[in-house]
Amino acid sequence: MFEKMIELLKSKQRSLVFTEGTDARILEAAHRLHKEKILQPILLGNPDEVRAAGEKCGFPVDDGIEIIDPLNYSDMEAMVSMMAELRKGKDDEAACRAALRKSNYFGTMLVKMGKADALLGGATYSTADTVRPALQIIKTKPGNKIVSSCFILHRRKDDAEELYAMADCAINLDPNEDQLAEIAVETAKTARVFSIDPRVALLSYSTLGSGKGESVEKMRRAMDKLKALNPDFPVDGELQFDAAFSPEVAKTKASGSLVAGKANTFIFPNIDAGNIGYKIAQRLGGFEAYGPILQGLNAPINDLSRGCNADEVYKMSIITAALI
Ligand SMILES: CC(C)(COP(=O)(O)OP(=O)(O)OC[C@H]1O[C@@H](n2cnc3c(N)ncnc32)[C@H](O)[C@@H]1OP(=O)(O)O)[C@@H](O)C(=O)NCCC(=O)NCCS
Ligand SMILES: CC(=O)OP(=O)(O)O
Repeated sequence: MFEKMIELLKSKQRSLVFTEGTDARILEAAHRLHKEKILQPILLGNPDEVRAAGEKCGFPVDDGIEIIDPLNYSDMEAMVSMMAELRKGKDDEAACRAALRKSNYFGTMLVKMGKADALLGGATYSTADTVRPALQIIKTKPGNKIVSSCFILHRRKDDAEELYAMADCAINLDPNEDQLAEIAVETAKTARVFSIDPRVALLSYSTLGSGKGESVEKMRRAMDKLKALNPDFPVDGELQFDAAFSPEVAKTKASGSLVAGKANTFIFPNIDAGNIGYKIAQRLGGFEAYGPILQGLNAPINDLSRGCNADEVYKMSIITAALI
């Protein structure tokens, strides 16, 4: 799954900023990425502390890996002015200067200034604190109204590979029907990057009218919005997860649906369902979970779960730097 991305990255030698330069999982992933010549890691933090953390966890910071200290950065004045200009009317210069002492804002500005190609954070920062600087500074891509996120779930069973996309499990708390339609379109695009031919289910506790309630209505309205957009992928909803996923259940609950029983791209009604849903697949289902992969953001910046391991950091680094 990662071979093509790795091949591309080896030829590009892109730089990737890690906001948590003293975290053992980050240090292990950075060590591996650098040793395998996949990309150029930039670790943020006090250089002595970053090096000491590297020694302590057994992944010493190699020569050639750049360490940048936000509290001792030669180009800080230019960075402050640029951020103050971008945040005009919202945050003054003093607020920007204070924000840039923190590696989440500092790293985001390194990407904005073109001094780094991409950023990965969230090993210790919460999703909100990782993503907010990007929402404020980087903004949405032209044509997108919101930034959303997607998880790719991957499991090997015997010789077969199972791959699914799930959204939005991390950013938008209670998306409305227009936002759900945008999330579905963006998630179908992300799914294709991972060789998933998207068959999209708009999930609910109801299947095609079997239950009643405001969130059921919302998913039905999202379905209407999506149909009006004439998407280039099959979509159906509202569907319960069993009807969306199981061919047997689909026969009873949604016979005739082009998606029921074979969905591989799942759109949740809200972040509670999405975040809980992907973590159940990960922890009970034995899936590897890559994400949250941000969609609709105007630069390659991604988040990690604080529960991630070093291998997930390594793979999310590859995804982040490859999807430029
Ligand atoms: C993403 C999130 C942090 C934004 O919340 P927030 O910072 O309180 O949001 P605000 O309304 O103050 O907006 C801050 C900025 O982000 C922008 N923004 C907020 N949500 C956005 C979205 N989905 N897409 C694009 N921009 C967005 C706002 O327009 C605003 O920009 P501005 O400062 O230039 O005006 C919030 O939605 C959140 O906490 N999501 C859940 C994160 C989480 O806990 N996930 C579970 C674990 S993965
Ligand atoms: C994506 C996610 O759930 O992040 P965290 O586990 O850090 O809250």
